[in-house]
Amino acid sequence: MAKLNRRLLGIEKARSATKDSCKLRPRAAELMPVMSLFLYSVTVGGHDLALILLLSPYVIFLLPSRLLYAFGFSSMRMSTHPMASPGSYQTTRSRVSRVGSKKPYINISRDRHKHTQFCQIFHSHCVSFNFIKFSTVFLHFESSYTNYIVDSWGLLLKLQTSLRWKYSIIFEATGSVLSLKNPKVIFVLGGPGSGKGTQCSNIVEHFGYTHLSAGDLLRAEIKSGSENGTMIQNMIKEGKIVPSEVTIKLLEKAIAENENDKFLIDGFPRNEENRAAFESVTGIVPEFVLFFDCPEEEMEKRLLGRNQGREDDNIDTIRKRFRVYMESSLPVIEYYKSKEKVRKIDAAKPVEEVFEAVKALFTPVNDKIFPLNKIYRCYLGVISVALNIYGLIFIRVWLKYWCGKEFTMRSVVDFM
Ligand SMILES: Nc1ncnc2c1ncn2[C@@H]1O[C@H](COP(=O)(O)OP(=O)(O)OP(=O)(O)O)[C@@H](O)[C@H]1O
Ligand SMILES: O=c1ccn([C@@H]2O[C@H](COP(=O)(O)O)[C@@H](O)[C@H]2O)c(=O)[nH]1
Repeated sequence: MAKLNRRLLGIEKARSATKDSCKLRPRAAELMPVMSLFLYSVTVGGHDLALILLLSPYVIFLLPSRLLYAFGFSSMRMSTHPMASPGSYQTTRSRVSRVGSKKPYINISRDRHKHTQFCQIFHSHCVSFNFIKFSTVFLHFESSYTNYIVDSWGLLLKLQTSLRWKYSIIFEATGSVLSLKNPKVIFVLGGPGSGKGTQCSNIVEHFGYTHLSAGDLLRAEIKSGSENGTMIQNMIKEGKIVPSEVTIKLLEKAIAENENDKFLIDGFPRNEENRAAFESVTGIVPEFVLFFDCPEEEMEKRLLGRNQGREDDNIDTIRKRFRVYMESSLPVIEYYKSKEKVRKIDAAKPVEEVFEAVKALFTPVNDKIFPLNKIYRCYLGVISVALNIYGLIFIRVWLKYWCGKEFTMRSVVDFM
Protein backbone atom coordinates (compact mmCIF):
# COMPACT_ATOMS: atom_id res chain seq x y z
CA MET A 1 0.00 0.00 0.00
CA ALA A 2 2.71 2.45 1.07
CA LYS A 3 4.73 1.49 -2.00
CA LEU A 4 1.83 2.14 -4.34
CA ASN A 5 1.03 5.41 -2.62
CA ARG A 6 4.64 6.46 -3.07
CA ARG A 7 4.41 5.58 -6.72
CA LEU A 8 1.16 7.47 -7.15
CA LEU A 9 2.52 10.44 -5.26
CA GLY A 10 5.56 10.35 -7.50
CA ILE A 11 3.39 10.33 -10.59
CA GLU A 12 1.57 13.38 -9.25
CA LYS A 13 4.90 15.09 -8.64
CA ALA A 14 6.15 14.18 -12.06
CA ARG A 15 2.97 15.49 -13.56
CA SER A 16 3.04 18.79 -11.72
CA ALA A 17 6.66 19.17 -12.73
CA THR A 18 5.84 18.69 -16.35
CA LYS A 19 2.42 20.22 -16.74
CA ASP A 20 3.32 23.87 -16.29
CA SER A 21 6.33 23.48 -18.42
CA CYS A 22 4.69 22.37 -21.61
CA LYS A 23 3.06 25.54 -22.64
CA LEU A 24 2.16 26.20 -26.18
CA ARG A 25 1.87 29.61 -27.54
CA PRO A 26 -0.95 30.02 -30.01
CA ARG A 27 0.80 31.17 -33.11
CA ALA A 28 -0.96 34.01 -34.80
CA ALA A 29 0.38 32.96 -38.16
CA GLU A 30 -1.22 29.57 -37.69
CA LEU A 31 -4.54 30.85 -36.45
CA MET A 32 -5.12 33.68 -38.84
CA PRO A 33 -6.00 31.85 -42.04
CA VAL A 34 -8.24 29.43 -40.14
CA MET A 35 -9.94 32.19 -38.19
CA SER A 36 -10.47 34.24 -41.31
CA LEU A 37 -11.86 31.31 -43.24
CA PHE A 38 -14.13 30.36 -40.39
CA LEU A 39 -15.42 33.90 -39.80
CA TYR A 40 -15.99 34.22 -43.50
CA SER A 41 -17.74 30.86 -43.75
CA VAL A 42 -20.20 31.47 -40.93
CA THR A 43 -21.01 35.01 -41.98
CA VAL A 44 -20.81 35.30 -45.72
CA GLY A 45 -19.73 32.01 -47.15
CA GLY A 46 -21.21 28.62 -47.81
CA HIS A 47 -21.93 26.46 -44.80
CA ASP A 48 -20.21 23.41 -46.17
CA LEU A 49 -16.95 25.35 -45.99
CA ALA A 50 -17.52 26.00 -42.30
CA LEU A 51 -18.34 22.34 -41.78
CA ILE A 52 -15.25 21.12 -43.56
CA LEU A 53 -13.19 23.54 -41.56
CA LEU A 54 -14.77 22.44 -38.31
CA LEU A 55 -14.09 18.81 -39.11
CA SER A 56 -10.51 19.35 -40.14
CA PRO A 57 -7.89 17.69 -37.94
CA TYR A 58 -6.41 21.09 -37.27
CA VAL A 59 -9.59 22.39 -35.70
CA ILE A 60 -10.39 19.20 -33.85
CA PHE A 61 -7.00 18.55 -32.36
CA LEU A 62 -4.80 21.56 -32.48
CA LEU A 63 -7.09 24.52 -32.10
CA PRO A 64 -8.68 23.50 -28.76
CA SER A 65 -5.33 23.24 -27.09
CA ARG A 66 -4.19 26.49 -28.60
CA LEU A 67 -7.37 28.19 -27.43
CA LEU A 68 -7.19 26.62 -23.99
CA TYR A 69 -3.74 28.03 -23.68
CA ALA A 70 -4.87 31.41 -24.93
CA PHE A 71 -7.63 31.50 -22.30
CA GLY A 72 -5.26 30.73 -19.51
CA PHE A 73 -5.50 26.98 -19.11
CA SER A 74 -1.79 26.79 -19.38
CA SER A 75 -1.51 23.89 -16.99
CA MET A 76 -3.58 21.57 -19.12
CA ARG A 77 -0.60 19.79 -20.48
CA MET A 78 0.76 16.35 -19.96
CA SER A 79 3.38 14.83 -22.05
CA THR A 80 4.31 11.53 -20.57
CA HIS A 81 2.42 8.42 -19.78
CA PRO A 82 0.96 8.78 -16.29
CA MET A 83 1.72 5.17 -15.50
CA ALA A 84 5.41 5.51 -16.10
CA SER A 85 6.97 5.77 -12.69
CA PRO A 86 8.72 9.07 -12.18
CA GLY A 87 12.43 9.15 -12.74
CA SER A 88 12.31 5.84 -14.48
CA TYR A 89 11.30 6.97 -17.89
CA GLN A 90 13.10 8.65 -20.65
CA THR A 91 11.13 10.50 -23.22
CA THR A 92 12.15 10.68 -26.79
CA ARG A 93 10.45 12.12 -29.80
CA SER A 94 8.71 9.00 -30.85
CA ARG A 95 8.20 6.95 -27.74
CA VAL A 96 8.35 6.85 -24.01
CA SER A 97 10.81 4.22 -23.00
CA ARG A 98 11.33 3.03 -19.50
CA VAL A 99 14.81 3.06 -18.15
CA GLY A 100 16.12 1.99 -14.80
CA SER A 101 13.06 -0.04 -13.96
CA LYS A 102 13.09 -3.81 -14.16
CA LYS A 103 9.34 -4.29 -14.26
CA PRO A 104 7.81 -3.62 -17.62
CA TYR A 105 4.40 -3.02 -16.11
CA ILE A 106 2.72 -1.76 -13.02
CA ASN A 107 0.66 -4.14 -10.97
CA ILE A 108 -2.42 -2.64 -9.42
CA SER A 109 -3.49 -4.93 -6.64
CA ARG A 110 -6.92 -5.43 -5.09
CA ASP A 111 -7.80 -2.50 -2.93
CA ARG A 112 -10.70 -0.23 -3.47
CA HIS A 113 -8.89 2.82 -2.21
CA LYS A 114 -5.97 2.25 -4.53
CA HIS A 115 -8.31 1.59 -7.38
CA THR A 116 -9.96 4.97 -6.80
CA GLN A 117 -6.64 6.73 -6.88
CA PHE A 118 -5.68 4.91 -10.02
CA CYS A 119 -8.87 6.07 -11.71
CA GLN A 120 -8.37 9.60 -10.54
CA ILE A 121 -5.00 9.68 -12.13
CA PHE A 122 -6.40 8.44 -15.39
CA HIS A 123 -9.23 10.86 -15.10
CA SER A 124 -7.03 13.86 -14.60
CA HIS A 125 -4.90 12.59 -17.44
CA CYS A 126 -8.00 12.91 -19.60
CA VAL A 127 -8.32 16.49 -18.50
CA SER A 128 -4.70 17.26 -19.08
CA PHE A 129 -4.82 15.51 -22.39
CA ASN A 130 -2.64 17.16 -24.94
CA PHE A 131 -4.07 17.41 -28.37
CA ILE A 132 -0.97 17.83 -30.30
CA LYS A 133 1.35 14.90 -30.44
CA PHE A 134 0.02 11.49 -29.83
CA SER A 135 0.59 8.12 -31.25
CA THR A 136 -0.67 5.31 -29.09
CA VAL A 137 -4.32 4.95 -28.34
CA PHE A 138 -4.84 2.86 -25.26
CA LEU A 139 -7.74 1.81 -23.17
CA HIS A 140 -8.85 3.02 -19.80
CA PHE A 141 -10.97 0.58 -17.91
CA GLU A 142 -13.14 2.03 -15.21
CA SER A 143 -14.89 -0.73 -13.40
CA SER A 144 -15.53 -2.51 -10.18
CA TYR A 145 -13.03 -5.25 -10.86
CA THR A 146 -10.10 -5.20 -8.57
CA ASN A 147 -7.14 -6.95 -10.02
CA TYR A 148 -5.50 -6.18 -13.28
CA ILE A 149 -2.12 -5.46 -14.73
CA VAL A 150 -1.39 -2.57 -16.98
CA ASP A 151 1.86 -2.20 -18.82
CA SER A 152 3.69 1.05 -19.22
CA TRP A 153 1.95 1.75 -22.49
CA GLY A 154 -1.45 1.35 -20.88
CA LEU A 155 -1.94 -2.03 -22.44
CA LEU A 156 -4.13 -4.31 -20.40
CA LEU A 157 -2.21 -7.52 -19.86
CA LYS A 158 -4.38 -9.41 -17.41
CA LEU A 159 -7.93 -8.97 -16.23
CA GLN A 160 -9.11 -11.33 -13.53
CA THR A 161 -12.59 -10.14 -12.64
CA SER A 162 -14.74 -8.06 -14.82
CA LEU A 163 -18.16 -7.37 -13.38
CA ARG A 164 -18.97 -4.20 -15.18
CA TRP A 165 -16.68 -1.91 -16.93
CA LYS A 166 -16.62 0.89 -19.34
CA TYR A 167 -13.76 2.25 -21.25
CA SER A 168 -12.66 5.48 -22.66
CA ILE A 169 -9.96 6.14 -25.13
CA ILE A 170 -7.00 8.08 -24.02
CA PHE A 171 -4.48 9.45 -26.42
CA GLU A 172 -0.97 9.35 -25.26
CA ALA A 173 0.90 12.54 -25.85
CA THR A 174 4.26 11.48 -27.16
CA GLY A 175 7.53 13.27 -27.35
CA SER A 176 9.76 14.83 -24.80
CA VAL A 177 8.36 17.40 -22.44
CA LEU A 178 10.65 19.75 -24.28
CA SER A 179 9.41 18.95 -27.73
CA LEU A 180 5.93 19.90 -26.57
CA LYS A 181 7.20 23.07 -25.05
CA ASN A 182 9.03 23.65 -28.29
CA PRO A 183 11.66 25.98 -26.90
CA LYS A 184 13.95 28.06 -29.03
CA VAL A 185 17.50 26.98 -28.31
CA ILE A 186 20.80 28.54 -29.27
CA PHE A 187 23.99 26.66 -28.54
CA VAL A 188 26.82 28.91 -27.39
CA LEU A 189 30.12 27.24 -28.15
CA GLY A 190 33.78 28.17 -28.14
CA GLY A 191 36.96 27.32 -26.30
CA PRO A 192 37.31 27.54 -22.53
CA GLY A 193 37.67 31.22 -21.63
CA SER A 194 36.52 32.50 -25.02
CA GLY A 195 33.92 34.66 -23.26
CA LYS A 196 30.76 32.56 -23.69
CA GLY A 197 29.43 33.23 -20.19
CA THR A 198 30.22 36.95 -20.37
CA GLN A 199 28.37 37.39 -23.66
CA CYS A 200 25.45 35.21 -22.54
CA SER A 201 24.86 37.60 -19.64
CA ASN A 202 24.66 40.48 -22.12
CA ILE A 203 22.27 38.57 -24.38
CA VAL A 204 20.02 37.74 -21.41
CA GLU A 205 19.89 41.40 -20.46
CA HIS A 206 19.08 42.67 -23.95
CA PHE A 207 17.09 39.89 -25.57
CA GLY A 208 15.26 38.09 -22.77
CA TYR A 209 16.86 34.66 -23.17
CA THR A 210 17.50 32.32 -20.28
CA HIS A 211 21.13 31.36 -19.89
CA LEU A 212 21.84 27.73 -19.12
CA SER A 213 25.51 27.00 -18.63
CA ALA A 214 26.07 23.25 -18.76
CA GLY A 215 29.21 23.71 -16.64
CA ASP A 216 27.26 25.67 -14.00
CA LEU A 217 24.53 23.02 -13.92
CA LEU A 218 27.15 20.34 -13.36
CA ARG A 219 28.84 22.35 -10.62
CA ALA A 220 25.45 22.89 -8.95
CA GLU A 221 24.88 19.14 -9.12
CA ILE A 222 28.15 18.55 -7.27
CA LYS A 223 27.13 21.06 -4.59
CA SER A 224 23.71 19.47 -4.19
CA GLY A 225 25.39 16.31 -2.92
CA SER A 226 23.86 14.17 -5.64
CA GLU A 227 25.02 10.60 -6.19
CA ASN A 228 26.76 11.69 -9.39
CA GLY A 229 28.56 14.52 -7.61
CA THR A 230 31.90 12.82 -7.07
CA MET A 231 32.03 11.45 -10.61
CA ILE A 232 31.24 14.90 -12.07
CA GLN A 233 33.82 16.56 -9.85
CA ASN A 234 36.53 14.15 -10.98
CA MET A 235 35.63 14.63 -14.64
CA ILE A 236 35.76 18.43 -14.31
CA LYS A 237 39.09 18.26 -12.51
CA GLU A 238 40.48 16.26 -15.40
CA GLY A 239 38.83 18.51 -18.00
CA LYS A 240 36.91 15.48 -19.30
CA ILE A 241 33.40 15.40 -20.68
CA VAL A 242 30.69 14.21 -18.29
CA PRO A 243 28.43 11.44 -19.72
CA SER A 244 25.68 12.79 -21.95
CA GLU A 245 22.75 11.42 -19.98
CA VAL A 246 23.82 13.31 -16.85
CA THR A 247 24.20 16.67 -18.61
CA ILE A 248 21.11 16.21 -20.77
CA LYS A 249 18.94 15.36 -17.78
CA LEU A 250 20.07 18.55 -16.05
CA LEU A 251 19.44 20.63 -19.16
CA GLU A 252 16.04 19.04 -19.76
CA LYS A 253 14.99 19.75 -16.19
CA ALA A 254 16.25 23.33 -16.31
CA ILE A 255 14.38 24.02 -19.54
CA ALA A 256 11.19 22.32 -18.39
CA GLU A 257 11.12 24.18 -15.09
CA ASN A 258 11.65 27.55 -16.69
CA GLU A 259 8.76 29.67 -17.89
CA ASN A 260 10.82 31.13 -20.70
CA ASP A 261 10.87 29.51 -24.11
CA LYS A 262 14.16 30.98 -25.35
CA PHE A 263 17.37 29.45 -24.09
CA LEU A 264 21.08 29.94 -24.54
CA ILE A 265 22.79 26.65 -23.85
CA ASP A 266 26.36 27.55 -23.02
CA GLY A 267 29.19 25.02 -23.28
CA PHE A 268 27.08 22.17 -24.64
CA PRO A 269 27.20 19.97 -26.74
CA ARG A 270 30.85 19.30 -26.12
CA ASN A 271 31.22 16.30 -28.38
CA GLU A 272 29.38 14.50 -31.16
CA GLU A 273 27.81 12.06 -28.75
CA ASN A 274 26.43 14.95 -26.63
CA ARG A 275 24.97 16.50 -29.76
CA ALA A 276 23.31 13.38 -31.12
CA ALA A 277 21.94 12.33 -27.72
CA PHE A 278 20.50 15.77 -27.01
CA GLU A 279 18.76 15.94 -30.36
CA SER A 280 17.32 12.46 -30.09
CA VAL A 281 16.19 12.71 -26.46
CA THR A 282 14.70 16.18 -26.58
CA GLY A 283 13.91 16.47 -30.27
CA ILE A 284 15.34 19.98 -30.15
CA VAL A 285 17.43 21.28 -32.99
CA PRO A 286 19.20 24.58 -32.27
CA GLU A 287 18.16 27.69 -34.13
CA PHE A 288 21.83 28.38 -34.64
CA VAL A 289 25.20 27.97 -32.97
CA LEU A 290 26.92 31.04 -31.63
CA PHE A 291 30.61 30.24 -31.96
CA PHE A 292 33.16 32.36 -30.11
CA ASP A 293 36.44 32.02 -31.90
CA CYS A 294 39.46 32.99 -29.83
CA PRO A 295 43.17 32.13 -29.94
CA GLU A 296 44.42 29.74 -27.28
CA GLU A 297 46.94 32.18 -25.76
CA GLU A 298 44.20 34.75 -25.17
CA MET A 299 41.88 32.14 -23.65
CA GLU A 300 44.65 30.90 -21.37
CA LYS A 301 45.40 34.44 -20.19
CA ARG A 302 41.71 35.05 -19.45
CA LEU A 303 41.21 31.78 -17.59
CA LEU A 304 44.28 32.32 -15.42
CA GLY A 305 43.02 35.78 -14.56
CA ARG A 306 39.40 34.78 -13.95
CA ASN A 307 39.69 34.44 -10.18
CA GLN A 308 36.35 32.78 -9.58
CA GLY A 309 37.85 30.03 -7.46
CA ARG A 310 37.15 27.37 -10.06
CA GLU A 311 39.02 24.15 -9.44
CA ASP A 312 39.70 23.70 -13.15
CA ASP A 313 41.21 27.15 -13.74
CA ASN A 314 44.78 25.92 -13.19
CA ILE A 315 47.32 25.55 -15.95
CA ASP A 316 47.31 21.72 -15.96
CA THR A 317 43.53 21.40 -16.27
CA ILE A 318 43.33 24.32 -18.69
CA ARG A 319 45.71 22.51 -21.09
CA LYS A 320 43.62 19.35 -20.81
CA ARG A 321 40.45 21.34 -21.52
CA PHE A 322 42.07 22.86 -24.60
CA ARG A 323 42.96 19.38 -25.85
CA VAL A 324 39.45 18.06 -25.30
CA TYR A 325 38.08 21.16 -27.02
CA MET A 326 40.26 20.62 -30.10
CA GLU A 327 39.62 16.89 -30.32
CA SER A 328 35.97 16.61 -29.34
CA SER A 329 34.21 19.98 -29.41
CA LEU A 330 35.50 21.38 -32.71
CA PRO A 331 33.93 18.47 -34.66
CA VAL A 332 30.54 19.54 -33.27
CA ILE A 333 31.11 23.03 -34.66
CA GLU A 334 32.16 21.48 -37.97
CA TYR A 335 28.94 19.46 -37.98
CA TYR A 336 26.81 22.55 -37.51
CA LYS A 337 28.90 24.39 -40.09
CA SER A 338 27.93 21.74 -42.60
CA LYS A 339 24.29 22.51 -41.69
CA GLU A 340 24.97 26.24 -42.13
CA LYS A 341 24.02 26.91 -38.55
CA VAL A 342 27.24 28.41 -37.25
CA ARG A 343 27.47 32.16 -36.57
CA LYS A 344 31.12 32.85 -35.92
CA ILE A 345 32.20 35.77 -33.76
CA ASP A 346 35.72 37.09 -33.33
CA ALA A 347 35.96 36.72 -29.56
CA ALA A 348 39.51 38.07 -29.22
CA LYS A 349 38.22 41.66 -29.28
CA PRO A 350 37.19 43.63 -26.19
CA VAL A 351 33.90 42.62 -24.53
CA GLU A 352 31.87 45.55 -25.90
CA GLU A 353 33.04 44.99 -29.48
CA VAL A 354 32.26 41.29 -29.26
CA PHE A 355 28.79 42.15 -28.03
CA GLU A 356 28.20 44.53 -30.94
CA ALA A 357 28.79 41.60 -33.30
CA VAL A 358 26.54 39.36 -31.18
CA LYS A 359 23.77 41.95 -31.10
CA ALA A 360 23.59 42.02 -34.88
CA LEU A 361 22.72 38.32 -34.86
CA PHE A 362 19.92 38.68 -32.34
CA THR A 363 18.18 41.67 -33.82
CA PRO A 364 15.48 40.34 -36.16
CA VAL A 365 15.84 41.55 -39.74
CA ASN A 366 12.30 43.00 -39.64
CA ASP A 367 13.06 44.98 -36.53
CA LYS A 368 16.14 46.43 -38.15
CA ILE A 369 14.08 47.78 -41.03
CA PHE A 370 10.79 48.49 -39.30
CA PRO A 371 10.69 48.00 -35.54
CA LEU A 372 7.24 46.88 -34.42
CA ASN A 373 5.94 46.89 -30.90
CA LYS A 374 3.25 44.50 -29.67
CA ILE A 375 0.34 46.87 -30.38
CA TYR A 376 1.39 47.30 -33.97
CA ARG A 377 1.74 43.55 -34.29
CA CYS A 378 -1.88 43.24 -33.09
CA TYR A 379 -3.04 45.84 -35.62
CA LEU A 380 -1.20 43.94 -38.30
CA GLY A 381 -2.91 40.73 -37.18
CA VAL A 382 -6.36 42.31 -37.44
CA ILE A 383 -5.52 43.80 -40.83
CA SER A 384 -4.28 40.41 -41.98
CA VAL A 385 -7.54 38.70 -40.92
CA ALA A 386 -9.55 41.46 -42.62
CA LEU A 387 -7.52 41.11 -45.81
CA ASN A 388 -8.01 37.35 -45.79
CA ILE A 389 -11.77 37.78 -45.45
CA TYR A 390 -11.74 40.49 -48.12
CA GLY A 391 -9.84 38.08 -50.38
CA LEU A 392 -12.42 35.35 -49.82
CA ILE A 393 -15.30 37.74 -50.53
CA PHE A 394 -13.52 38.76 -53.71
CA ILE A 395 -13.17 35.10 -54.76
CA ARG A 396 -16.85 34.54 -53.99
CA VAL A 397 -17.96 37.53 -56.06
CA TRP A 398 -15.60 36.57 -58.84
CA LEU A 399 -16.85 32.97 -58.89
CA LYS A 400 -20.46 34.09 -58.84
CA TYR A 401 -20.36 36.81 -61.49
CA TRP A 402 -17.66 35.57 -63.81
CA CYS A 403 -18.01 31.83 -63.50
CA GLY A 404 -21.63 31.66 -62.40
CA LYS A 405 -20.86 29.39 -59.44
CA GLU A 406 -21.50 29.52 -55.71
CA PHE A 407 -18.46 29.61 -53.48
CA THR A 408 -18.68 26.22 -51.86
CA MET A 409 -16.05 23.60 -51.30
CA ARG A 410 -17.37 21.71 -54.30
CA SER A 411 -17.09 24.69 -56.60
CA VAL A 412 -13.60 25.44 -55.36
CA VAL A 413 -12.58 21.84 -56.02
CA ASP A 414 -14.33 21.86 -59.43
CA PHE A 415 -12.59 25.06 -60.29
CA MET A 416 -9.19 23.60 -59.43
N1 LIG B 1 36.27 39.89 -24.81
C1 LIG B 1 36.93 39.75 -23.67
N2 LIG B 1 38.08 40.40 -23.46
C2 LIG B 1 38.76 40.24 -22.31
N3 LIG B 1 38.35 39.48 -21.29
C3 LIG B 1 37.22 38.81 -21.44
C4 LIG B 1 36.45 38.89 -22.63
N4 LIG B 1 35.36 38.13 -22.49
C5 LIG B 1 35.45 37.55 -21.29
N5 LIG B 1 36.56 37.95 -20.65
C6 LIG B 1 37.01 37.52 -19.32
O1 LIG B 1 37.59 36.21 -19.51
C7 LIG B 1 37.25 35.36 -18.44
C8 LIG B 1 36.52 34.14 -19.00
O2 LIG B 1 35.30 34.58 -19.54
P1 LIG B 1 34.00 33.67 -19.51
O3 LIG B 1 33.84 33.09 -18.14
O4 LIG B 1 32.89 34.47 -20.05
O5 LIG B 1 34.47 32.56 -20.51
P2 LIG B 1 33.75 31.16 -20.88
O6 LIG B 1 33.94 30.94 -22.32
O7 LIG B 1 32.37 31.16 -20.37
O8 LIG B 1 34.64 30.17 -20.04
P3 LIG B 1 34.32 28.64 -19.63
O9 LIG B 1 34.12 27.88 -20.85
O10 LIG B 1 35.55 28.23 -18.88
O11 LIG B 1 33.12 28.70 -18.74
C9 LIG B 1 36.42 36.19 -17.48
O12 LIG B 1 37.24 36.64 -16.45
C10 LIG B 1 35.92 37.36 -18.32
O13 LIG B 1 35.74 38.50 -17.57
O1 LIG C 1 28.37 19.86 -21.37
C1 LIG C 1 29.31 19.89 -20.56
C2 LIG C 1 29.75 21.05 -19.96
C3 LIG C 1 30.80 21.03 -19.09
N1 LIG C 1 31.40 19.86 -18.79
C4 LIG C 1 32.50 19.79 -17.82
O2 LIG C 1 32.52 20.98 -17.03
C5 LIG C 1 33.76 21.65 -17.18
C6 LIG C 1 33.58 23.12 -17.09
O3 LIG C 1 32.73 23.58 -18.12
P1 LIG C 1 32.61 25.14 -18.48
O4 LIG C 1 31.77 25.23 -19.72
O5 LIG C 1 34.00 25.63 -18.70
O6 LIG C 1 31.98 25.80 -17.32
C7 LIG C 1 34.32 21.14 -18.50
O7 LIG C 1 35.71 21.21 -18.58
C8 LIG C 1 33.85 19.68 -18.49
O8 LIG C 1 34.68 18.92 -17.65
C9 LIG C 1 30.98 18.71 -19.39
O9 LIG C 1 31.51 17.63 -19.15
N2 LIG C 1 29.93 18.74 -20.26
